[in-house]
Amino acid sequence: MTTTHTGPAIVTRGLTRHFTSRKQTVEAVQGLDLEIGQGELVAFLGPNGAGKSTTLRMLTTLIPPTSGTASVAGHDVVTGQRDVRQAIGFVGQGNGAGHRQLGRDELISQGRAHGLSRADAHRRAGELIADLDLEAVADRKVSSLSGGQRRRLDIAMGLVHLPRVLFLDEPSTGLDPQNRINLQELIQRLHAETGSTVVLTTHYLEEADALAGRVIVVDHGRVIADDSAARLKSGLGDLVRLGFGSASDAARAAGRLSRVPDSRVDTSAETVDLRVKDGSAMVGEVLADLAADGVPPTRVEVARPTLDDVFLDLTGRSLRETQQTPEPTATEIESEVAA
Ligand SMILES: Nc1ncnc2c1ncn2[C@@H]1O[C@H](COP(=O)(O)OP(=O)(O)OP(=O)(O)O)[C@@H](O)[C@H]1O
Repeated sequence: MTTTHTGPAIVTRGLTRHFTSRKQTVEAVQGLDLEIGQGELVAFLGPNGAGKSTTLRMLTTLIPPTSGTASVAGHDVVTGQRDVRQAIGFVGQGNGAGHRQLGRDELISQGRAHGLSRADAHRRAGELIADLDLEAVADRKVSSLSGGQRRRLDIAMGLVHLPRVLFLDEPSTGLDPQNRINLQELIQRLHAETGSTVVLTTHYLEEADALAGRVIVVDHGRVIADDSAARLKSGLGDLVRLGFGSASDAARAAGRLSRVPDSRVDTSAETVDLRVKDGSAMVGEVLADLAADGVPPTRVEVARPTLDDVFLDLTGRSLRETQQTPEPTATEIESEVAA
């Protein structure tokens, strides 16, 4: 791996991409300002149509920005397209490997295409086949592999030339839960072993939470949060959900709870949600106060915040709900090949 570039792995300034679809302009990515350091493992999280793939496609030089700039491994994605491509690995949503080839041959060809010598390409293919647990299937035709095996082969294809920056677009989509977990472990291990910068997109909250040191939440083409999953969640605070016998009791309790310092109270019918920094520590005091005021709750739950709660707080929508209503696929597709 060449390590001449010492600055951030990725820098974007005002990165913007519009599409024209049925004479309407779709503002897929709107003025992204990002800095991603070398060796970070970052997840782009957001609902369908948020602009995750479009961002990745610009960073991997597949489409040019409408305006703004981006550099990857020190090279501009427009003026240094060739250098960017040398420095990165990209695993897109489809399968990259040719279906009638043998998996091992695909890997060797990919290595050769990236300038490895024949011997190095063979050695590297062998290493990846072992690392990605593909030994049993590497000498079979790609078309005969299962979805999970194919995804692992795709990842091997993205890694064959030891990229400094690896982009994975929804790597676990279409995999069953077990394969998804296997793949997550694999990404973590590869990241730890190679020290490459890894940027992945995902719909899966659990995946972003489990994998990434940093979570960038995007919606409508903009960054709406950028932090570690732990800090995003702790910033929101725990949820103490209290149920009451009637809406009037809930309203009285909400009045009392609005005096709890550094808290937020939301009432809905017979339920009051109290957001506080440390729910478990607070709940005893809260229950005692409510009992003293004659409105003891009939039900109490304390929950740690999830990333979905963070998303709901930021956007007013649940990321889970937004997954039920995917964006319609663009019908008029612009040319995706950078000029
Ligand atoms: N080639 C295109 N032509 C027209 N519109 C497009 C094109 N590609 C993407 N879009 C639109 O740009 C917006 C962002 O799409 P993008 O694929 O980046 O979102 P995403 O966050 O990756 O979504 P998903 O999770 O569904 O993959 C959407 O409204 C999409 O319909």
